[in-house]
Amino acid sequence: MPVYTVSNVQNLRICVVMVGLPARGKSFISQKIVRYLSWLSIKSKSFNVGNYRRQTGPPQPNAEFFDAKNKEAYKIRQQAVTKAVEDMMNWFVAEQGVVAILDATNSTRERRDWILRLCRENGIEPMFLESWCDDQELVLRNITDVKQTSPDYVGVDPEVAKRDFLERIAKYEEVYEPLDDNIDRDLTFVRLINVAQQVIINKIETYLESRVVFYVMNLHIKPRCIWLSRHGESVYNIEKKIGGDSSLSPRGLQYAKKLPDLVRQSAGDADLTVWTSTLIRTQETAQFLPYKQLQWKALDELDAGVCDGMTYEEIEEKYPEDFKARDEDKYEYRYRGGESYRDVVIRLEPIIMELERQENILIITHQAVLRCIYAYFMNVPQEESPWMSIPLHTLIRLEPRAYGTKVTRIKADIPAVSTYKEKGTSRVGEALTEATKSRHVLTNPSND
Ligand SMILES: Nc1ncnc2c1ncn2[C@@H]1O[C@H](COP(=O)(O)OP(=O)(O)OP(=O)(O)O)[C@@H](O)[C@H]1O
Repeated sequence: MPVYTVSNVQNLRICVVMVGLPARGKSFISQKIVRYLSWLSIKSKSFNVGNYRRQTGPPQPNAEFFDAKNKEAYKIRQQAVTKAVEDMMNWFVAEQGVVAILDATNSTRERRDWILRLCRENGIEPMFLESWCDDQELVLRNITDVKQTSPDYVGVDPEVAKRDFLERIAKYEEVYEPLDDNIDRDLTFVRLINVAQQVIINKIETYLESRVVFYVMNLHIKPRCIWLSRHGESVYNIEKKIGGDSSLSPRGLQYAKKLPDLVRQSAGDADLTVWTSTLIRTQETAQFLPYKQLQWKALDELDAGVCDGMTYEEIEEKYPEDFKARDEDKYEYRYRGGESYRDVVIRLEPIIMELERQENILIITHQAVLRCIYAYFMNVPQEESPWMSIPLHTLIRLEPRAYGTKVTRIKADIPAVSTYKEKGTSRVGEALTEATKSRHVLTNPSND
């Protein structure tokens, strides 16, 4: 049985139908929604019609291909969307999907009516999400950012690609019918105008739809970075105890003193805001940073309940069944009187929402919390995220990009104990076996 963190009592299935001219951020928004909902354990998937079209159509079509009067090409494009919709409908059934995103221009009312009909026939709630943008500079930036390097233009001179893409947009403009407050008043829709300068919402009826709306309203596309760090080594870390509210060890304090330099090296003169938990070790780590600081209860470490203050060896001895159960399903296991990783994700949701709204933030928090935040940005699956190794005395820089996040790790070069516990043992330490190495080391294809 799938478990939902957001109420899905009515067994809702939603199809978010993207609407918008090319280079309006539809794929960007689709991928972000999928990442956000998946992080919340809501089964979601995006179906990009462009990818389907590339499978059957010409590999590098020019703008003429997107002319609505081009009958031959129209047939290929229609086949692509039909196949995407067919796969989407099958996915709802086979995978018990909850939110599918049909990522295409869906630029005419005729096309949207067709999707609407199919959704209704299949008991799926359609929700239209239009990204409308008349900021030509932004559109040009988007083209440079992602379109010139799209598979449609491999090996094509960037200037030629840009001109062709502008022509492609013009072809779509000839037939484009934006959502209309009056004509479409019976539909469930959201219109994002010039990113989220203005947001129009219409007939949002379910809780899940309203969550999606709230999320997309908070997105921005200004360049920014997020820095993550665990607190410096603490007294409890040295004693191999979990939880508690201990102070930093002498080496942890050394890290705190070095942190302002590390941050400056990475952030330059950018004005950051530092977020810490309410626990002593994160505040001591942040004490020398010359930036505004905010404490969040939500950033406190995973609550180990009755095991708080114990070593893993003690837990294994005193609560052997719990110890085993946690190893078997670390994401779902909830400490007696404490929390599971799933619980932490739920309480971190406002943090993620605020992170989406903000620009440059440095978060100093704890191992489990950091794993959950990292998992959101890096799309790490739930079965892997609790096993990621996030060493002490390391600053992580995340740079959100159009379709992913770039990670850079900056080591402070100050020794610290390892608090990593491998599956099946109560010992802590980074003695990784080959079998588990790839699973839990913080990795990412775009790592520096
Ligand atoms: N709401 C928005 N309005 C305009 N641009 C946006 C918006 N959201 C994201 N972007 C920008 O759009 C770019 C990504 O474009 P994307 O590929 O998602 O466009 P698209 O609408 O899916 O285009 P296409 O129809 O060609 O597939 C990124 O550079 C991103 O910063």
